[in-house]
Amino acid sequence: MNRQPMVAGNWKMHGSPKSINQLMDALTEQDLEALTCEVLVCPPALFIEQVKRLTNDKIKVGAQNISEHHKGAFTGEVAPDMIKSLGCQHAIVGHSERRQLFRETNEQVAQKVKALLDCQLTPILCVGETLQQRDAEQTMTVVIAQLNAVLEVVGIDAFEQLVIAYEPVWAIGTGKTASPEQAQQVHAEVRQWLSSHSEDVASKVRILYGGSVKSENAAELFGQKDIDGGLIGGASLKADDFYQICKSAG
Ligand SMILES: O=C(CO)COP(=O)(O)O
Repeated sequence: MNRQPMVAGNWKMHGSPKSINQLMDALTEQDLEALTCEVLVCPPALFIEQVKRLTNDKIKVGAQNISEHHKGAFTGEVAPDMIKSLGCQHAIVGHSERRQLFRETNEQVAQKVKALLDCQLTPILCVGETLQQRDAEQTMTVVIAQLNAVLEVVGIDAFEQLVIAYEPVWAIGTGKTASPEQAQQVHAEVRQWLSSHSEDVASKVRILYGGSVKSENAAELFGQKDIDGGLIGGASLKADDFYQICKSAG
């Protein structure tokens, strides 16, 4: 099964109208036709519309988070249909920063996945362990619990609509990338888990790696059998770096 690689930029809480204009100008100036991977950028929700206006067909725009609710008295939240109405097809859910800083539980993340699927949107489901959990050899226990919570709510067939992003918490924003072998091992085990439920789904789902991906290490990571691209934080804010990373993915 040939899976089209994907590179997604998670801009996190960065950017201003001016800096976003500059970043999008610099990105759209690159030779995007030379890229064969799917390219996505996820700005802060407030700037989605601006980025949509500045982008072209080659760079899709997604959200960093959405509510598990479709509407109602949820001050400060953004519903899946709202991002869809701006032309987005993707949203990141379960990022470790949401899980750790905003105490999102596996169950809540699963409801967010469901809310996106209800609206025919593609969730980019983040999973990953902390350093403490890795040191205690709990990596797969943690990752599989995160996946199982989603499985219970949406069922295995729905995983075909998902992108999974493995982001070891200890590698996020730290400059400490997982080695290609470390990342590949977890990716292979995630695919094995999918396979134990459906081989067909396992062969189709893209599993991205995230955590200190840079232009210098992207090619080696993306060269691994079960790594289908990346979810990029810091380096996605620099047009040249992000473009080079996209090139490494094909
Ligand atoms: O959290 C990340 C992407 O979602 C990774 O961030 P960095 O690439 O800055 O480590």
